[in-house]
Amino acid sequence: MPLSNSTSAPAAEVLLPEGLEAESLPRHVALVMDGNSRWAAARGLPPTDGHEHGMRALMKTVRLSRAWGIRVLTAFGFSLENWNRPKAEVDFLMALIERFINDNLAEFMREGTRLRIIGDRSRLPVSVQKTARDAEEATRNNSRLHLVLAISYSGRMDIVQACRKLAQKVDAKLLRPEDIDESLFADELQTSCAADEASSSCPDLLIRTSGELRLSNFLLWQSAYSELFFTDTLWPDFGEAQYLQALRAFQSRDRRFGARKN
Ligand SMILES: CC(C)=CCC/C(C)=C/CC/C(C)=C/COP(=O)(O)OP(=O)(O)O
Repeated sequence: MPLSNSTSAPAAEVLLPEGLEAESLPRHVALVMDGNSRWAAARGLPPTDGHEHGMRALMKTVRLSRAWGIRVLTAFGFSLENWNRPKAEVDFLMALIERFINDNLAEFMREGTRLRIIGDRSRLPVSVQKTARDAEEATRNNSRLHLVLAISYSGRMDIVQACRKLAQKVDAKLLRPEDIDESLFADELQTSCAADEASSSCPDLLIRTSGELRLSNFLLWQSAYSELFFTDTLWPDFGEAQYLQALRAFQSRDRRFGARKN
């Protein structure tokens, strides 16, 4: 099927399940998709089977996000620390990421999904780098859902590379140190790729599956005021019911951003 470069899907009708209200939905959702290996082990399967089912759960979540009018979905697909896993598992995950992009590109085009990859892409296999680059280029005019895959990503590294870029600008006399503020800093973070007038690079809601209660070096700067939702569900079992539970929990939160309400 030819993939045109101009398929910004028309504003699609959003049909929300009962209990969700469009005005108070998060615009940006972040996912720590944890528990693939435990899901597989519980079934006597190798970790790779867990990742395979994890990929299906991710695509389900992409479709639900699109259907419910979420503007940005940032998913932690592979951390910088994950390079320390056995080579066979790393190779499998790289091939899986490439397959995820290739197999879903036609749908991304048809349904208005823009794809961006953040993280240290210099470490990715050349074929994954090319697949990612081509998909980013093909989907650049899509605007219904912004899907950001964090691959070879580290929140601390993101902060360090932003500092380096600002230091270079100061060195080149393009900036004065006193010009640096939170907004300029955020512009240099890799997540700024998904920020526009409709959404921010900071997730409103961050979901972590599998019962672990930590951020694991994900969006450290960006999650300063994210609402956190933890569930014991292992990622491959994460589906509509669990996503709805997280969104309903989000809608019941009182977000004050440190201020006092009158
Ligand atoms: C981007 C993309 C296409 C991803 C699809 C597959 C996917 C969901 C990958 C996440 C990778 C990962 C290390 C998950 C954590 O499970 P774990 O192995 O650490 O599980 P455990 O906590 O049970 O050990």
